[in-house]
Amino acid sequence: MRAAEDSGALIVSVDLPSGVDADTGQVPGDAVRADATVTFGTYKPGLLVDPAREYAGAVRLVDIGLGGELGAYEPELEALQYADVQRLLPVPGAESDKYRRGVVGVVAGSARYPGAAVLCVAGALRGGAGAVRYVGPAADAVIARFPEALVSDGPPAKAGRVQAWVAGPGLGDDAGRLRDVVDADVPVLIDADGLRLVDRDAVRARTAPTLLTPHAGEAAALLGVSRGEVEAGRLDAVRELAARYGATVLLKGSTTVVAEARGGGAVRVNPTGTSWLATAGSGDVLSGLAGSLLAAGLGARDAGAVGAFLHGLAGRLAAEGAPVGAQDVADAVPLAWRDVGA
Ligand SMILES: NC(=O)C1=CN([C@@H]2O[C@H](COP(=O)(O)OP(=O)(O)OC[C@H]3O[C@@H](n4cnc5c(N)ncnc54)[C@H](OP(=O)(O)O)[C@@H]3O)[C@@H](O)[C@H]2O)[C@@H](O)CC1
Ligand SMILES: Nc1ncnc2c1ncn2[C@@H]1O[C@H](COP(=O)(O)OP(=O)(O)O)[C@@H](O)[C@H]1O
Repeated sequence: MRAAEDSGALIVSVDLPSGVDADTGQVPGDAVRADATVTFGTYKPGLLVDPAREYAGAVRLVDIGLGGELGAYEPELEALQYADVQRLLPVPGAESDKYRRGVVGVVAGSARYPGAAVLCVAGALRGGAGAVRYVGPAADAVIARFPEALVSDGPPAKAGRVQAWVAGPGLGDDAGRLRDVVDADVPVLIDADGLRLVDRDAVRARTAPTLLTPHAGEAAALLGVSRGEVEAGRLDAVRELAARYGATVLLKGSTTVVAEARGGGAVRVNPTGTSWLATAGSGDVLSGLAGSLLAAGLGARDAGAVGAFLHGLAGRLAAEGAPVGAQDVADAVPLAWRDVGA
């Protein structure tokens, strides 16, 4: 392996780079860093999930006629394509009104982090819900940027009806508001500080869908392992969290993966991300966006996967190879939506 790398020659891997784990995306020891990989029949998890994905370089799939055979197996991993996402986008019908489109509630922000509330609402306004209710102490900041948001600063239960809640970005230690949301009988997305505050048994006891959206550091804290362990084994980590919390889990990062509640079924891997998304607040935009898709009627796994797909695409369209901020990503979500819907 070292001789090949030291030679400076172009390296093309056949099927998978030597040393990466085909089934998990893990890289247990030395592995070849290829410039390109030609793979056969179907993509393997090791070609789609970091850290292994990075070793494959540009990947080309060659059809070797396995179509019929592959259909007999349940995949362990799925990557939504444009046509899949297009089918799932919630488009208002001729007879829709703002309530029929779904209302999303956002419980986010604090005196310390008012910006997280603004960014979460920015995402929520672009996710297909007909209205966004913001509840919390950053109402002035939210309304200054988005007069279309419906704001209040009392308990979430008194804010008016919603079809889904998003709770956590920049929330600080406001456990009371979080508890109200977890107790509500509608789909709930929990992110950031909400993940630190939430009670696992309360999540497990919920009957409406729950979507947890940790980054690797938050997932590590929930699992009681190191951040490095989560990043080295994303598929194991996301399945384990989904099983422990009885919730759908979207694990963010260089590869974003979504596991179904209780860890069953195929894990969705997002194909659209870009490392330009590694900027403060872009996760807050994602949680608003995915929560809005929940309110518009998507199931938790679809809301997570479609949200990540649009968010990744928005990041690419906003960045075009240059640094961008989280607001730019939110502003580009309609471009991503049009790109998928076209
Ligand atoms: N605009 C807004 O209002 C925004 C508000 N936001 C809100 O902020 C809150 C906290 O969320 P978060 O994800 O940033 O923190 P968290 O999971 O605790 O991880 C902290 C880890 O990072 C590390 N670390 C820190 N600095 C570092 C450095 N320079 N270089 C390297 N490492 C560094 C630090 O390491 P340590 O200092 O402990 O060694 C620790 O491990 C949350 O409410 C979120 O919603 C964000 O969404 C952003 C936009
Ligand atoms: N290297 C990367 N490649 C692709 N996407 C990334 C990368 N790093 C971060 N992201 C994405 O950027 C967002 C960051 O969210 P998060 O970690 O919650 O930050 P914040 O709390 O500042 O909003 C997530 O959607 C994550 O998937």
